[in-house]
Amino acid sequence: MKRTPHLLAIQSHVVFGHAGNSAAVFPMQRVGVNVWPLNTVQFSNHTQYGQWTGEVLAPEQIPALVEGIAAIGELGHCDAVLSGYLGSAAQGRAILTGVARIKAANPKALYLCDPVMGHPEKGCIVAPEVSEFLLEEAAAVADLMCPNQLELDSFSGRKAQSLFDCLAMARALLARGPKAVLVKHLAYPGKPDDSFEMLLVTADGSWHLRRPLLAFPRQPVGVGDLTSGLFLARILLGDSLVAAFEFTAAAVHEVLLETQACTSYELELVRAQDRIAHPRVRFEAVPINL
Ligand SMILES: Nc1ncnc2c1ncn2[C@@H]1O[C@H](COP(=O)(O)OP(=O)(O)O)[C@@H](O)[C@H]1O
Ligand SMILES: Cc1ncc(COP(=O)(O)O)c(C=O)c1O
Ligand SMILES: [Mg+2]
Repeated sequence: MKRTPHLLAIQSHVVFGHAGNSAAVFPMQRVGVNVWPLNTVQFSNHTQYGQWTGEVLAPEQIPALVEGIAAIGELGHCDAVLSGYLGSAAQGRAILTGVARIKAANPKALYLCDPVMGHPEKGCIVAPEVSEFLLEEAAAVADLMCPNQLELDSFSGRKAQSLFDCLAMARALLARGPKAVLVKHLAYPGKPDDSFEMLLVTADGSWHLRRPLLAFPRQPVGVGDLTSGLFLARILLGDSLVAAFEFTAAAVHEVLLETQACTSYELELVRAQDRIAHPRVRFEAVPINL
């Protein structure tokens, strides 16, 4: 029987609704991965509501919790680490310490870094030290990186002017160390208005994917976290990078369709669970070589 992969997911948790681990853990479990959630914050709700209560985990707790798993002899079973929203560069460095410890216990373990930088237009800005940490330190260690356009622009220090520009920026990030860069959400002058576009860049090539852009009264949150979580889960389950990319786009689209049908602001993950495991839609990753 095929072994069930194990994945340590280090990101935020919200009590109500879905963002960070609260958006990614259940879908990763639903597709067949054992998830070890390590919550970097526990907030009442995601920050786009403009108010929340809760606490940030002290950075030293991250390596301490990893050490606790090592002490019971389980760390070598960790197949991958996923990291998302960081409260500070110190928390980021603590995650890299944990990643190094896990790679020592299991050299095959993968590290996916979702370089969450917030949305300035939504009043959520990440400190410049976090952005610098992600580019200068995390990119060198990460096996996979999943920026959105804003994060890719931030890494490049300028706004993308074209699809070719996005590709060049993703390739520049790839050159810093990751084996693959998944751009979860493309935005560039001239992009068609009716499509939501993504990009996958690896050493072997580049692929572009389009799915329909859906209308929401308020954009749902946690879509990026769901995307990076499912991408890593499918890779651990044996998909190629391109297959994992296509699966992720389809499963995320299914969640958004369910969410739209329910006129819900929060992602309808429970209702969409069968559609996550077995997406009915399919979007093709098309090779591009601009
Ligand atoms: N097919 C779609 N139609 C409309 N909006 C979408 C679609 N897919 C994702 N979104 C929205 O687009 C944004 C995606 O943001 P993105 O930059 O990829 O990552 P993040 O979720 O990390 O902010 C989110 O606001 C999400 O709700
Ligand atoms: C607590 C928390 N975690 C994570 C996120 C990131 O969510 P997304 O996947 O939309 O980038 C947010 C966004 O507001 C948040 O408030
Ligand atoms: Mg995000």
